[in-house]
Amino acid sequence: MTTRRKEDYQESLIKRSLRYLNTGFPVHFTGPPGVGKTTSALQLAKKRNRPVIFMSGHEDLSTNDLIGSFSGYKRNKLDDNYIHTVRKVEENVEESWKKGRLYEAVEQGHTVIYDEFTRTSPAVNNLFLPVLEERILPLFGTKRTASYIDVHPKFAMIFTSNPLEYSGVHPSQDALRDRMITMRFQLMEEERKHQVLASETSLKDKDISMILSIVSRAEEKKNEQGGSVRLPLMIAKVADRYQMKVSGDNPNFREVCYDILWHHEDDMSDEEFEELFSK
Ligand SMILES: Nc1ncnc2c1ncn2[C@@H]1O[C@H](COP(=O)(O)OP(=O)(O)OP(=O)(O)O)[C@@H](O)[C@H]1O
Repeated sequence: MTTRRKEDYQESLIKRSLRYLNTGFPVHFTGPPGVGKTTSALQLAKKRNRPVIFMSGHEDLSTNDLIGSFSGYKRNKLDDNYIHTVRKVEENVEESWKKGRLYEAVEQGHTVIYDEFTRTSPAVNNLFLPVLEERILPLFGTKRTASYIDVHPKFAMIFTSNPLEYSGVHPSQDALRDRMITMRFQLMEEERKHQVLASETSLKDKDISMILSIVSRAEEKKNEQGGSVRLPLMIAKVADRYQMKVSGDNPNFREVCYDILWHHEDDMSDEEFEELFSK
């Protein structure tokens, strides 16, 4: 495949996803870490020209965080002494309610990115079932008079997740998955990584190729699955920012590679690290 066609692939994925969102279906980007799911979700959300809310899934996320919660009392006191012989004091105490992030988004038709949603417990994520299917947000357990609010017609959701084999992930409920259109992201190929590094830095093509080759050799030595653009992008950004010569002869550049690629004793021996720079 040529570089141009791969660029189209990314654009096409966003274009297709935008169609689904605009028709009222949530989309779900899933795939290994560092392949551009969150970045694509943000690009997609911006295309809708609606306010964007970003939420991250985590173990402690609760329905209160999403719907809202009772946050204490609000006291209003009116002391009317307009006619000095007459004094009227009126006092009102009411419960104050803080809207959750999902409540506001649903009410005002925002675009929600729910990043790494499978890190949240399935019991909490069940709240999204009626939001996505019946287009209502139930307000259970909130002491509100209404039992639900309607979902704004412009409300849209983009989910992202890492598949099950990555740690800290709950198996996502089938019922929820059934309501989303899932787009699978593959490991990033070298050509695609090259494009990302070229778009994010002003490094020359040959320098980018060298960085990519160093990182892929390191991944091989560490028996790691390649395909994430994170590490090469870090190296490229530092080299670009400090105008470093991208070469094994440059001690500054080698240090950057060492800091970014060598994590612990078992990663690589000193000799193996040297081999990363061999021609
Ligand atoms: N198309 C792109 N253009 C510019 N930068 C990108 C692009 N895709 C990814 N990146 C950069 O690569 C890094 C990883 O991307 P991102 O966080 O989107 O991956 P991810 O698949 O969501 O990873 P994770 O599952 O670990 O959250 C980020 O620093 C991001 O800015």
